[in-house]
Amino acid sequence: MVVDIKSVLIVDGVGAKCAELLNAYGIATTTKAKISKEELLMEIPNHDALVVRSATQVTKEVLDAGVKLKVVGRAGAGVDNIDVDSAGKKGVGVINAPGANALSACELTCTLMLVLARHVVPASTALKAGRWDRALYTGSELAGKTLAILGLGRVGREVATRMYAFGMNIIGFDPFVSADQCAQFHCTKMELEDIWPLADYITLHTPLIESTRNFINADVLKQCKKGVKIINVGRGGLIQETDFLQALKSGKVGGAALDVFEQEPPTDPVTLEIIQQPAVIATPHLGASTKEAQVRVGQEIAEQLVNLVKPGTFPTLLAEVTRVLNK
Ligand SMILES: O=C(O)[C@H](O)COP(=O)(O)O
Repeated sequence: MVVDIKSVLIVDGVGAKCAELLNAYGIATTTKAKISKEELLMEIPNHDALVVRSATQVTKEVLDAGVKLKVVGRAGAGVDNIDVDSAGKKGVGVINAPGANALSACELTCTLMLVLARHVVPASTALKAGRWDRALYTGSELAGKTLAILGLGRVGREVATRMYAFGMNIIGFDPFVSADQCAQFHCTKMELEDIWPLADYITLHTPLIESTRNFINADVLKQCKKGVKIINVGRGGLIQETDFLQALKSGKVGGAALDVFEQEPPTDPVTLEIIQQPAVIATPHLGASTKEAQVRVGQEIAEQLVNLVKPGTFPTLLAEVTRVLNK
């Protein structure tokens, strides 16, 4: 099937590689690093395709305004900012680049775990403020601790391999991954109820769908070890924030590193209070924000769009992505 794509709107700071590649194949592009909802509604009728990261909400209203729109490309993995159902009903295709930023998301997850274990952020902040306090920032080793990985897709597996090298016991859950597959990346598959009491660290890598919304809630937290540490580089909605704030205040959760939030940028008072907790490290959705990942996601989405216009132009796309990730 050939799709007629003459003009692509690229937003959210997608890397220049995307436009360069499309232009090289005769497809015109308009790039707007930041776009308001109003501007998007004005601009979208002029384009056959839209390329976004996670910031732009591709709602039914946007899809309805896109009278020529044929494809929405997500230069990244999660498509929860796109109304996929409405797109389907309108015959607008949704494509993404799920593997292209996995390594970067994995590396940020591992970084946050280490930084959390050794109180790097508060210790550095204190020293910059003139306080030399070694005893206050005594950390704990990761070796010998149990890491629970929830969601064993591309990112979760990469995290397992790396944290195993740090000497952690890796346990995990994913309904779509077998125990034998888990063993290949040093992970023992367990049922969720068996995971909660064992985990010293929990890291979240499931997509945000109805069944995973509020995955970490009061009932789950009750079953966890006191002082459990939680890392979320997945999606904000995976954590029930009111329950989580309570658990942070009571010490049930001993530390958290959060890169994603229910609403971004966060304005909800509960989210803002979570961010301000002393035991919390927070970053502004930086999982995929590396030079390398942004080149890859932009390129992969552009290649997929070119393939829709000229089928077979990039026949080795998946092989290429796999090669890059395994390098
Ligand atoms: O879903 C993703 O791919 C990541 O959360 C990255 O999102 P971003 O492209 O907005 O950085």
